[in-house]
Amino acid sequence: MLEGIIEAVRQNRPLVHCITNFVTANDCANALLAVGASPIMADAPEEAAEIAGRCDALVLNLGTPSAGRLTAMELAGKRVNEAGRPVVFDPVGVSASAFRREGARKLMEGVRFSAVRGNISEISFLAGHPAGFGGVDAGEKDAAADLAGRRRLAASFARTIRAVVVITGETDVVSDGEKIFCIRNGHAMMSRVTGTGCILSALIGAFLTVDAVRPVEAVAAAVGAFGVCGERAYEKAAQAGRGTGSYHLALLDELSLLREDSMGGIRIENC
Ligand SMILES: Nc1ncnc2c1ncn2[C@@H]1O[C@H](COP(=O)(O)OP(=O)(O)OP(=O)(O)O)[C@@H](O)[C@H]1O
Ligand SMILES: Cc1ncsc1CCO
Ligand SMILES: [Mg+2]
Repeated sequence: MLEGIIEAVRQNRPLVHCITNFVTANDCANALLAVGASPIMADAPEEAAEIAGRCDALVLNLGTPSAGRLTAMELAGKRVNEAGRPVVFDPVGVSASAFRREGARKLMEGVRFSAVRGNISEISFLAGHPAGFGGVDAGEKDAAADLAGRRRLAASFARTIRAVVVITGETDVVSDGEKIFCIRNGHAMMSRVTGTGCILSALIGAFLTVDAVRPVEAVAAAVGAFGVCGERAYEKAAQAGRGTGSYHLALLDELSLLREDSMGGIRIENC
Protein backbone atom coordinates (compact mmCIF):
# COMPACT_ATOMS: atom_id res chain seq x y z
CA MET A 1 0.00 0.00 0.00
CA LEU A 2 2.78 2.46 0.84
CA GLU A 3 5.27 1.37 -1.83
CA GLY A 4 6.63 3.99 -4.18
CA ILE A 5 5.58 7.02 -2.18
CA ILE A 6 9.03 8.09 -0.96
CA GLU A 7 10.50 7.92 -4.45
CA ALA A 8 7.45 9.74 -5.83
CA VAL A 9 8.05 12.63 -3.43
CA ARG A 10 11.75 12.74 -4.38
CA GLN A 11 10.94 12.69 -8.10
CA ASN A 12 8.11 15.23 -8.00
CA ARG A 13 9.91 17.73 -5.75
CA PRO A 14 6.61 19.22 -4.56
CA LEU A 15 6.64 22.89 -3.62
CA VAL A 16 5.27 23.07 -0.07
CA HIS A 17 4.20 26.47 1.24
CA CYS A 18 4.31 26.68 5.04
CA ILE A 19 2.75 29.42 7.13
CA THR A 20 4.21 28.27 10.38
CA ASN A 21 5.66 29.27 13.72
CA PHE A 22 9.01 30.97 14.21
CA VAL A 23 10.21 28.28 16.64
CA THR A 24 10.45 25.41 14.18
CA ALA A 25 10.21 26.98 10.72
CA ASN A 26 13.84 26.18 9.96
CA ASP A 27 13.41 22.53 10.97
CA CYS A 28 10.31 22.20 8.82
CA ALA A 29 12.14 23.67 5.81
CA ASN A 30 15.12 21.35 6.31
CA ALA A 31 12.90 18.31 6.84
CA LEU A 32 11.04 19.04 3.59
CA LEU A 33 14.32 19.42 1.72
CA ALA A 34 15.60 16.19 3.26
CA VAL A 35 12.74 14.16 1.75
CA GLY A 36 13.15 15.84 -1.63
CA ALA A 37 10.40 18.45 -1.38
CA SER A 38 10.91 22.15 -1.91
CA PRO A 39 9.89 24.38 1.00
CA ILE A 40 8.79 27.99 0.94
CA MET A 41 7.96 29.77 4.17
CA ALA A 42 5.88 32.88 3.47
CA ASP A 43 3.58 34.38 6.08
CA ALA A 44 2.96 37.97 4.95
CA PRO A 45 -0.72 38.48 4.09
CA GLU A 46 0.43 40.68 1.19
CA GLU A 47 1.94 37.70 -0.66
CA ALA A 48 0.49 34.55 0.93
CA ALA A 49 -2.27 33.89 -1.60
CA GLU A 50 -0.02 34.59 -4.57
CA ILE A 51 2.59 32.13 -3.36
CA ALA A 52 -0.02 29.59 -2.31
CA GLY A 53 -1.44 29.71 -5.83
CA ARG A 54 1.81 28.28 -7.15
CA CYS A 55 2.43 25.64 -4.48
CA ASP A 56 1.64 21.90 -4.58
CA ALA A 57 0.57 21.81 -0.92
CA LEU A 58 0.00 24.27 1.92
CA VAL A 59 0.72 23.67 5.62
CA LEU A 60 -0.85 25.97 8.24
CA ASN A 61 0.60 25.85 11.76
CA LEU A 62 -0.91 27.72 14.72
CA GLY A 63 2.27 27.67 16.85
CA THR A 64 2.96 31.42 17.04
CA PRO A 65 -0.18 33.12 15.77
CA SER A 66 -0.49 36.82 15.01
CA ALA A 67 -3.29 38.73 13.35
CA GLY A 68 -1.26 39.00 10.15
CA ARG A 69 -0.28 35.33 10.14
CA LEU A 70 -3.89 34.24 10.63
CA THR A 71 -5.03 36.48 7.78
CA ALA A 72 -2.29 35.02 5.58
CA MET A 73 -3.43 31.50 6.49
CA GLU A 74 -7.01 32.19 5.54
CA LEU A 75 -6.11 33.89 2.23
CA ALA A 76 -3.65 31.15 1.28
CA GLY A 77 -5.98 28.35 2.39
CA LYS A 78 -8.84 29.64 0.27
CA ARG A 79 -6.59 29.99 -2.77
CA VAL A 80 -5.26 26.43 -2.42
CA ASN A 81 -8.80 25.13 -1.91
CA GLU A 82 -9.81 26.77 -5.21
CA ALA A 83 -6.87 25.07 -6.91
CA GLY A 84 -7.94 21.72 -5.45
CA ARG A 85 -4.59 21.07 -3.77
CA PRO A 86 -3.99 19.73 -0.26
CA VAL A 87 -4.03 21.93 2.83
CA VAL A 88 -2.79 20.61 6.20
CA PHE A 89 -3.60 22.14 9.59
CA ASP A 90 -1.49 21.78 12.73
CA PRO A 91 -3.47 23.33 15.63
CA VAL A 92 -0.46 23.86 17.92
CA GLY A 93 -1.54 24.78 21.45
CA VAL A 94 -5.06 25.55 20.23
CA SER A 95 -6.58 25.71 23.69
CA ALA A 96 -3.84 27.95 25.16
CA SER A 97 -5.58 31.29 24.56
CA ALA A 98 -8.83 32.81 23.35
CA PHE A 99 -6.90 34.21 20.38
CA ARG A 100 -5.79 30.73 19.27
CA ARG A 101 -9.21 29.23 19.88
CA GLU A 102 -10.91 31.89 17.78
CA GLY A 103 -8.20 31.75 15.09
CA ALA A 104 -8.59 27.99 14.77
CA ARG A 105 -12.37 28.25 14.69
CA LYS A 106 -12.25 30.76 11.83
CA LEU A 107 -9.76 28.66 9.88
CA MET A 108 -11.82 25.49 10.31
CA GLU A 109 -14.84 27.44 9.09
CA GLY A 110 -13.21 29.19 6.12
CA VAL A 111 -10.74 26.62 4.80
CA ARG A 112 -11.25 22.96 3.82
CA PHE A 113 -8.43 20.82 5.15
CA SER A 114 -7.15 17.59 3.62
CA ALA A 115 -5.49 16.63 6.90
CA VAL A 116 -5.38 17.87 10.49
CA ARG A 117 -2.57 16.66 12.76
CA GLY A 118 -2.06 17.27 16.43
CA ASN A 119 -1.39 15.62 19.75
CA ILE A 120 -4.32 14.23 21.74
CA SER A 121 -5.01 17.41 23.69
CA GLU A 122 -5.08 19.55 20.53
CA ILE A 123 -7.30 17.20 18.54
CA SER A 124 -9.68 16.56 21.41
CA PHE A 125 -10.02 20.30 21.97
CA LEU A 126 -10.65 20.99 18.25
CA ALA A 127 -13.22 18.23 18.16
CA GLY A 128 -15.09 19.85 21.03
CA HIS A 129 -13.82 17.74 23.95
CA PRO A 130 -11.59 20.16 25.87
CA ALA A 131 -9.08 18.35 28.03
CA GLY A 132 -8.22 21.50 29.98
CA PHE A 133 -4.63 21.46 28.79
CA GLY A 134 -2.95 24.64 27.64
CA GLY A 135 0.64 24.03 26.48
CA VAL A 136 1.97 23.13 23.05
CA ASP A 137 3.21 19.64 23.90
CA ALA A 138 1.13 16.69 24.95
CA GLY A 139 0.97 16.34 28.73
CA GLU A 140 1.24 13.18 30.79
CA LYS A 141 -2.45 13.18 31.47
CA ASP A 142 -3.04 13.02 27.72
CA ALA A 143 -0.75 10.04 27.33
CA ALA A 144 -3.19 8.13 29.47
CA ALA A 145 -6.05 8.59 26.98
CA ASP A 146 -6.58 5.03 25.84
CA LEU A 147 -6.09 3.86 22.30
CA ALA A 148 -9.72 2.95 21.82
CA GLY A 149 -10.67 6.53 22.71
CA ARG A 150 -8.10 7.94 20.28
CA ARG A 151 -9.36 5.71 17.48
CA ARG A 152 -12.96 6.74 18.09
CA LEU A 153 -11.99 10.40 18.26
CA ALA A 154 -9.87 10.32 15.08
CA ALA A 155 -12.56 8.53 13.07
CA SER A 156 -15.50 10.61 14.26
CA PHE A 157 -13.67 13.94 13.87
CA ALA A 158 -12.48 12.87 10.41
CA ARG A 159 -16.07 12.22 9.39
CA THR A 160 -17.20 15.56 10.81
CA ILE A 161 -14.59 17.66 9.02
CA ARG A 162 -14.18 15.36 5.98
CA ALA A 163 -10.43 15.27 6.35
CA VAL A 164 -7.75 12.82 7.40
CA VAL A 165 -7.18 13.22 11.13
CA VAL A 166 -3.88 12.29 12.79
CA ILE A 167 -3.48 12.00 16.56
CA THR A 168 0.20 11.53 17.34
CA GLY A 169 1.76 10.08 20.45
CA GLU A 170 3.35 6.76 21.39
CA THR A 171 0.95 5.10 18.97
CA ASP A 172 -0.17 7.33 16.12
CA VAL A 173 -3.74 7.06 14.88
CA VAL A 174 -4.65 8.07 11.32
CA SER A 175 -8.22 8.03 10.02
CA ASP A 176 -10.31 9.36 7.17
CA GLY A 177 -13.47 8.38 9.00
CA GLU A 178 -13.65 5.06 7.21
CA LYS A 179 -10.23 3.49 7.59
CA ILE A 180 -8.34 3.68 10.88
CA PHE A 181 -4.61 2.96 10.99
CA CYS A 182 -2.54 2.55 14.15
CA ILE A 183 1.17 3.15 13.63
CA ARG A 184 3.63 1.95 16.23
CA ASN A 185 6.87 3.57 15.21
CA GLY A 186 8.93 6.40 16.63
CA HIS A 187 10.74 6.85 19.91
CA ALA A 188 9.97 8.74 23.12
CA MET A 189 13.03 10.94 22.40
CA MET A 190 10.97 12.55 19.63
CA SER A 191 8.88 14.36 22.21
CA ARG A 192 12.02 15.76 23.92
CA VAL A 193 12.90 17.80 20.83
CA THR A 194 10.56 20.70 20.05
CA GLY A 195 8.85 20.71 16.70
CA THR A 196 8.74 17.04 15.77
CA GLY A 197 4.98 17.40 15.41
CA CYS A 198 5.42 20.50 13.23
CA ILE A 199 7.92 18.61 11.05
CA LEU A 200 5.51 15.73 10.64
CA SER A 201 2.70 18.09 9.60
CA ALA A 202 4.99 19.61 6.95
CA LEU A 203 5.94 16.14 5.67
CA ILE A 204 2.25 15.20 5.50
CA GLY A 205 1.79 18.15 3.13
CA ALA A 206 4.55 16.82 0.85
CA PHE A 207 3.26 13.23 0.90
CA LEU A 208 -0.30 14.33 0.13
CA THR A 209 0.87 15.63 -3.25
CA VAL A 210 1.43 12.03 -4.42
CA ASP A 211 -1.94 11.35 -5.96
CA ALA A 212 -1.32 7.71 -6.88
CA VAL A 213 -2.39 6.76 -3.33
CA ARG A 214 -5.44 7.66 -1.26
CA PRO A 215 -4.93 10.63 1.07
CA VAL A 216 -5.30 8.51 4.20
CA GLU A 217 -2.57 6.20 2.92
CA ALA A 218 -0.27 9.07 1.96
CA VAL A 219 -0.68 10.51 5.46
CA ALA A 220 -0.07 7.12 7.08
CA ALA A 221 3.08 6.76 4.98
CA ALA A 222 4.39 10.11 6.19
CA VAL A 223 3.64 9.22 9.82
CA GLY A 224 5.23 5.77 9.53
CA ALA A 225 8.29 6.99 7.65
CA PHE A 226 8.94 9.73 10.20
CA GLY A 227 8.56 7.19 12.99
CA VAL A 228 11.16 4.94 11.35
CA CYS A 229 13.50 7.96 11.21
CA GLY A 230 12.88 8.58 14.92
CA GLU A 231 13.93 5.01 15.72
CA ARG A 232 17.04 5.11 13.54
CA ALA A 233 18.04 8.47 15.00
CA TYR A 234 17.78 6.91 18.46
CA GLU A 235 20.05 4.04 17.46
CA LYS A 236 22.64 6.34 15.94
CA ALA A 237 22.63 9.26 18.37
CA ALA A 238 20.97 8.56 21.69
CA GLN A 239 22.02 4.95 22.11
CA ALA A 240 25.57 6.09 21.45
CA GLY A 241 25.30 8.26 24.55
CA ARG A 242 24.56 11.63 22.98
CA GLY A 243 21.78 14.00 24.04
CA THR A 244 18.80 15.77 22.58
CA GLY A 245 20.77 18.18 20.38
CA SER A 246 22.45 15.32 18.55
CA TYR A 247 19.14 13.46 18.40
CA HIS A 248 17.57 16.49 16.71
CA LEU A 249 20.23 16.51 13.98
CA ALA A 250 20.17 12.72 13.66
CA LEU A 251 16.46 12.93 12.96
CA LEU A 252 17.08 15.32 10.04
CA ASP A 253 19.90 13.06 8.83
CA GLU A 254 17.57 10.07 8.80
CA LEU A 255 14.97 11.98 6.80
CA SER A 256 17.60 12.71 4.17
CA LEU A 257 18.59 9.01 4.10
CA LEU A 258 14.99 7.81 3.84
CA ARG A 259 14.49 5.55 0.83
CA GLU A 260 11.84 3.12 -0.33
CA ASP A 261 13.32 0.21 1.66
CA SER A 262 12.72 2.14 4.91
CA MET A 263 9.02 1.54 4.42
CA GLY A 264 9.52 -2.10 5.44
CA GLY A 265 10.18 -0.85 8.98
CA ILE A 266 6.74 0.69 9.31
CA ARG A 267 4.55 -1.05 11.89
CA ILE A 268 1.07 -0.20 10.69
CA GLU A 269 -2.19 -2.03 11.14
CA ASN A 270 -5.86 -1.47 10.47
CA CYS A 271 -7.23 -0.96 13.95
N1 LIG B 1 6.31 8.14 23.29
C1 LIG B 1 6.50 8.16 21.96
N2 LIG B 1 6.93 7.04 21.33
C2 LIG B 1 7.11 7.04 19.99
N3 LIG B 1 6.94 8.12 19.20
C3 LIG B 1 6.52 9.26 19.76
C4 LIG B 1 6.28 9.35 21.17
N4 LIG B 1 5.86 10.61 21.46
C5 LIG B 1 5.85 11.28 20.27
N5 LIG B 1 6.23 10.47 19.25
C6 LIG B 1 6.35 10.85 17.83
O1 LIG B 1 6.80 12.19 17.80
C7 LIG B 1 6.21 12.89 16.70
C8 LIG B 1 5.53 14.16 17.22
O2 LIG B 1 4.40 13.77 17.96
P1 LIG B 1 3.86 14.60 19.22
O3 LIG B 1 2.55 14.00 19.59
O4 LIG B 1 4.93 14.68 20.26
O5 LIG B 1 3.63 16.01 18.52
P2 LIG B 1 3.44 17.46 19.14
O6 LIG B 1 3.05 17.37 20.58
O7 LIG B 1 2.55 18.20 18.23
O8 LIG B 1 4.93 18.04 18.99
P3 LIG B 1 5.46 19.56 18.81
O9 LIG B 1 4.37 20.48 19.27
O10 LIG B 1 6.70 19.64 19.65
O11 LIG B 1 5.77 19.80 17.38
C9 LIG B 1 5.27 11.90 16.02
O12 LIG B 1 5.94 11.35 14.91
C10 LIG B 1 5.03 10.83 17.09
O13 LIG B 1 4.81 9.57 16.52
C1 LIG C 1 7.56 25.64 21.74
C2 LIG C 1 6.64 26.25 20.77
N1 LIG C 1 5.92 27.36 21.11
C3 LIG C 1 5.14 27.79 20.13
S1 LIG C 1 5.25 26.84 18.73
C4 LIG C 1 6.38 25.81 19.45
C5 LIG C 1 6.98 24.67 18.73
C6 LIG C 1 6.35 23.37 19.04
O1 LIG C 1 5.11 23.21 18.53
MG1 LIG D 1 2.40 20.22 18.01
